[in-house]
Amino acid sequence: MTELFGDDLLARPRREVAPGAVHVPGWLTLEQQAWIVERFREWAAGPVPARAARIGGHPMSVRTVCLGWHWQPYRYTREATDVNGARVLPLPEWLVRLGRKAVAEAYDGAAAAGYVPDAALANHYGTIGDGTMAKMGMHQDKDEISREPVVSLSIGDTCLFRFGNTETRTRPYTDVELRSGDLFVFGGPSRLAYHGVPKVFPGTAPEGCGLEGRGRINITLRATGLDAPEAGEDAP
Ligand SMILES: O=C(O)CCC(=O)C(=O)O
Ligand SMILES: [Fe+2]
Repeated sequence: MTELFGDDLLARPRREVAPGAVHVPGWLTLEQQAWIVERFREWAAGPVPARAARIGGHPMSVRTVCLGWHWQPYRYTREATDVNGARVLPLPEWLVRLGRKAVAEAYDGAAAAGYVPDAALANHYGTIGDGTMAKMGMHQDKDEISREPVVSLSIGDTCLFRFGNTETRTRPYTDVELRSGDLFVFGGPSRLAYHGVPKVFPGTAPEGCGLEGRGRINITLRATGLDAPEAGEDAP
């Protein structure tokens, strides 16, 4: 009941975690979250199924499905050459608009006006083989040529999100709890900051978010800075 009226947000004010890195708790409504979870299910069904990307021969514990451009360590391609060779789905217009609204919310309208993300990475953190939850090690998002901000949306179980600095994987960093519906935007001086997800807390998804008992979804929107093909032209 208290969550129904957003009372939890009193204790979780929006916060600039580092210069250019803004956490906006409770940005998506439960209805929006549940709708996005349904879309995620559609994306994960193909043409390129959600898969664990391999880094240095080892599969990541999260499963990822990409839109617009397919990400594989450490590049973007239109076809998922490390999965089944199929072309990824286009980035839907509603996600582009949502990304722009997110940047307006985190920064201002001027920053948002020119923001045109062209790729989304949708990660699912589920239970892995040993019964624990998937996680993600400290890394930089640096396979994009553009340095436009990254927009991150979280749905489902709460996680511990570690947001660090641009120099090292280690301290100083700030630990932030990302809950279902939270927005996190990092750009400007924080665009290349190391970050990761050391822990997901199972069973913490709010009722009605569409993912109860099934882990966590995180969607990041990015501007790759790669060439947009002309309409009808084959992508490189
Ligand atoms: O799951 C998250 O909150 C972060 C995901 C992330 O860092 C990434 O996909 O590069
Ligand atoms: Fe990342």
